Amino acid sequence: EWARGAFASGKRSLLIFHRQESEWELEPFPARPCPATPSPSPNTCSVPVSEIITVEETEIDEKHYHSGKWQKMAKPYAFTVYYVKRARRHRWRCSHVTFWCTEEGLCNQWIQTLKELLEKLTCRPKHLLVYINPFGGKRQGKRIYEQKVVPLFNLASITADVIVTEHANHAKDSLFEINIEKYDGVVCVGGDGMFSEVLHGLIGRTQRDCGVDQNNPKASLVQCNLRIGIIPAGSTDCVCYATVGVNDPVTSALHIIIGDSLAMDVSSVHHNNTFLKYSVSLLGYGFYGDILRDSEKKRWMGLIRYDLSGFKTFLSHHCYEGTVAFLPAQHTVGSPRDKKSSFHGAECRQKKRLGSEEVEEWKVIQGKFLAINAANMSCACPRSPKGLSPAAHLADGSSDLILVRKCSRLNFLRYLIRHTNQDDQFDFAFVEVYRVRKFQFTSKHVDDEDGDLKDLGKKRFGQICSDHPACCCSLPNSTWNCDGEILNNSAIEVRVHCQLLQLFARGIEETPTQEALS
Ligand SMILES: CCCCCCCCCCCCC/C=C/[C@@H](O)[C@H](COP(=O)(O)O)NC(=O)CCCCCCCCCCCCCCC
Ligand SMILES: Nc1ncnc2c1ncn2[C@@H]1O[C@H](COP(=O)(O)OP(=O)(O)O)[C@@H](O)[C@H]1O
Ligand SMILES: [Ca+2]
Repeated sequence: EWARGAFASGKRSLLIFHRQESEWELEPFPARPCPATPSPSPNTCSVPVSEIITVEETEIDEKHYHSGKWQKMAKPYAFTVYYVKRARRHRWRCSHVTFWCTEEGLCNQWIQTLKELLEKLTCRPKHLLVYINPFGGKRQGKRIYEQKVVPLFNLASITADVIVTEHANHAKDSLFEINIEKYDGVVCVGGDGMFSEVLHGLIGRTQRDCGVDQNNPKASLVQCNLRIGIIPAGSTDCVCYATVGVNDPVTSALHIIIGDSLAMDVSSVHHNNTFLKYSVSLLGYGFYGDILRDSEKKRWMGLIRYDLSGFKTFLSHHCYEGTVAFLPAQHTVGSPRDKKSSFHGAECRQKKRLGSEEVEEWKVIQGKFLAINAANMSCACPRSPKGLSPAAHLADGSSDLILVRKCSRLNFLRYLIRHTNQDDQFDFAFVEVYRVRKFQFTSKHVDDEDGDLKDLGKKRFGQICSDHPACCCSLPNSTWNCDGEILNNSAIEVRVHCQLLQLFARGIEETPTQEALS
């Protein structure tokens, strides 16, 4: 009637025979070999060592000891195993189980062995640099870190140097100065904008240290040594949602502790041989650019600003004239129209190179567009759980370029609604999608060098449009939304850098039901 625990060191997994709720007895170790195939009883649970957070000796308190149950045991010894438990919808939680036995030596032997196994997991971070944006999202960054993340980091014996940012670009600038050698990774607590800052700091620092000129659009960038962990505390949290499957701080903290790595592509954005920004999620012109520009004025409103600006931008229904030139990604497997919106993580799914003679053929498309979106990853977020491009690969060296041509408001609304249901958002005559390695955009109205003139022009157009709220005018220029930051130039040149960055994340796990369904 006692629960039994058995231990498998060969397969690096701990088998826990769970017969009674919180009471456990240990099998002598290593005297008895553990059964190769444990009977799949509903009470059996198996925890891979890689998912054990920590093992601790457990003090048995007097009350417990004297309460009838333990009378028949001599003085009991115990240890507790903290491990990752799967909850609903990709959530991870910290769970624990305590093992009891009467032999002190046996108990210590278990603790020792488990600790040794955990020490072999060299991928786990020990010392982290943490940046908190106290003003991201609902302004809960600090509280989220202190209440949800610190206890777990303490449990896992992870130490951290914490910097609460005092102004925009604080995190980015500090990454250029700080001695980053002593850290195993950088954690950002905030939204996509905060992640973008940390990424710019880290990539920029790496290129500076290696003597690579970021302004050269042809330069091959050097991969970063440090991994980044994201604790979601922003407004959209799309990078977190699209790499972990949910925007949940506890889940993300556990992904960081476990120490898996997830490679991801980064796009560089240039204008006239000048570096502007990097992008990892959405680079959007037209609709998403206009939403962002309008929403920045409403930052005080919090999360709802995107919905209001979205509604307003939807009604204004502006389209923009320009030329998109792109280099199709011939090296990748699959297409943006693939039905299965499965997660494509670390594996770089590339076809064999055809050799250096492979000709690069640019495709050019001219027209009037409501939106031009380049998605480096699915861009799944709570608003759109399958994302802007559900089949986009995270780490294949390509980006999905989505062109939404001028169409009626009703059609555009139908297109938007399909981001929220199971229907194919690319199945419209006015929507095209291409998997690309590089692209360029030039607006019909080239950027005006004279800022004053440009502002004047904008004001004039703005006036006309607010006079005719129902019109579908073609405005001269929109702005690019680069991972939630506004770019000042409309003419840009974009290149995808395959797996430039690594995250602390396992990726989105397929749930058994999904597997059964597919
Ligand atoms: C009718 C409902 C249509 C819903 C369509 C939803 C599609 C949403 C796809 C969102 C992709 C987001 C990609 C990520 C962007 C972020 O990098 C970036 C920065 O995030 P951060 O603030 O956390 O730093 N976030 C953003 O740029 C925000 C994008 C927000 C998009 C909101 C769209 C709302 C659309 C509402 C249309 C309403 C039409 C109503 C007609 C009656
Ligand atoms: N202390 C600070 N004060 C003001 N702005 C900051 C601060 N720290 C970071 N930022 C900036 O805030 C912006 C938005 O941050 P983010 O965490 O993405 O929140 P949200 O998801 O709500 O947009 C980022 O561009 C970042 O550079
Ligand atoms: Ca990609």
